[in-house]
Amino acid sequence: MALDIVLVAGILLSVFVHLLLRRRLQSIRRIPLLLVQRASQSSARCRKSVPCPTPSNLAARYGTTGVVVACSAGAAPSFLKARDLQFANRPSPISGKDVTYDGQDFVFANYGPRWKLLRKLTNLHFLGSKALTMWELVRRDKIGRMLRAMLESSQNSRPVMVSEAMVCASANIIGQVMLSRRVFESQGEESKQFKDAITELLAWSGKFSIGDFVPAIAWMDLQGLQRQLRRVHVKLDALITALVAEHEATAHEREGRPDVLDLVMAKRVDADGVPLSDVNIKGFISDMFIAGTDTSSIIIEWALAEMLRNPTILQRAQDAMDQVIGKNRRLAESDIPSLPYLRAICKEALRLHPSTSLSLPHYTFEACEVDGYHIPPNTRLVVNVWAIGRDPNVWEHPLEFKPEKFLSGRTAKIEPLGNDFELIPFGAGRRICAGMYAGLIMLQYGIGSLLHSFHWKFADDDEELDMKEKFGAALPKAVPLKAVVSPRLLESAYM
Ligand code: HEM
Repeated sequence: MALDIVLVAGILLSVFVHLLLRRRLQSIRRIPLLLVQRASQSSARCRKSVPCPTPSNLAARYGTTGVVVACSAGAAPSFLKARDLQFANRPSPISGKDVTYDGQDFVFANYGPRWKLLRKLTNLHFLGSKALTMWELVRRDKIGRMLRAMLESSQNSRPVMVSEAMVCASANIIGQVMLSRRVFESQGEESKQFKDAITELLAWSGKFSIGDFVPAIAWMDLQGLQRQLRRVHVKLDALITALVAEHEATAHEREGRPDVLDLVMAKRVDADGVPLSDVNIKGFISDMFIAGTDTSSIIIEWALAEMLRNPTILQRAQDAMDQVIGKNRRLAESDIPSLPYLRAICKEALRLHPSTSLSLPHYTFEACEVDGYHIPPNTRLVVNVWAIGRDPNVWEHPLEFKPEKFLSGRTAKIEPLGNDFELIPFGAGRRICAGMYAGLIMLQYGIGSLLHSFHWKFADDDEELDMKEKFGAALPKAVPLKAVVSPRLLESAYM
């Protein structure tokens, strides 16, 4: 009997906390700047109140964790520029303890020698603008394979799933450059497991976690989230372990033409003389696949859905590409500087549908003052890039997809590269997305290739109106875009 009462009380408590915190987290989107004190200091008040259209939200507290949210182009630089170093850490990933290898990976590393080394090596050999030019042929090959698979679908009257096709192409690009191998074969059990594990992990890690906001009860894992993430992590880790072992065994085949993992392994000692451990290396590989696949594909899917609903935009983009490229060959990356409308489409998609809508959390261990406001120690910073991109004080018709705003007028010169705080889909400051240039190329080259190569229409007529987002760490379309394509180029252009 006593046990039953405890069980029922536990379940009620979990439902209550879950509903309360989830509502609060979703309300983050509506608040320009919110300061919250830690529970242990609940008697203290914010030293200064903050202008806010929904004042009732000011009193919010996210469990026992101090959280500050920047939701405007004015507030973001106060943290990411003026206090960038202070907030350059990450909070402990409690729900994601396993998938981040207990914070031993790159993305969740605190600001320190290990993070600096990984950032430097990644920039030098993989994701920096100079390194990216070396891998152009890999991108051309993998996008070419994707287009040929879509051509085959069109010949067999099968619809294409845009996001799935792009995830596959991006993961194969990353696999080839980092590990000298594709990861998603069209057949093969190991590759299928890899793909399924990444897809499942992204789905679970997007869910709201009570334990992250009330660490004292994290061990109870009330939602079963840690258990689910651990289950997926075990699968993914086994596959990464196998990939690393295979990579070691085939080292002799790559003599004189090292891949990214070879280059990282050759320089794996940080400024304190501490070598990257095998766990750090596995975390690094896992991060690249997780951070580098779904992020671009989600935005490409949204951009296509927006254009399918606005055929004049689609037509204008295709006409511009026909003029520059013609129909005898497919898009090359070197065409992109001559295609301002395509670049404007990509910026508009990044503004309206940033895949990492609340960025990644930052963290300060020490107290500080920001614009005269007191920030207590151990506070988490959330930057709402989604709300910033839709701010009516900056953007005209903020909810409409209108690439023209990036061609002329007041907002034409805004770039998404971390300097213009009205548009920061990649974040800003020291922890800005390490794959920003790669992400941009994947968007421009991916969207451009799809638009230029095919005529597009929705597979289901009902889909036209369905533009709902699926709330989580990433914001994909709730109903994945399924489209029917038909070729626009000469057949030889797809070979
Ligand atoms: C359009 C595509 C992408 C978008 C919108 C995006 C967005 C972001 C955002 C918002 C952050 C957090 C920044 C912050 O903490 O302030 C981030 C971090 C990161 N991204 Fe991306 N990303 C994209 C593509 C990529 C790609 C292709 C890769 C790698 C292959 C990548 C690797 C990373 C890494 C490693 C970090 C962590 C950086 C650090 O903590 O120092 N991203 N990304």
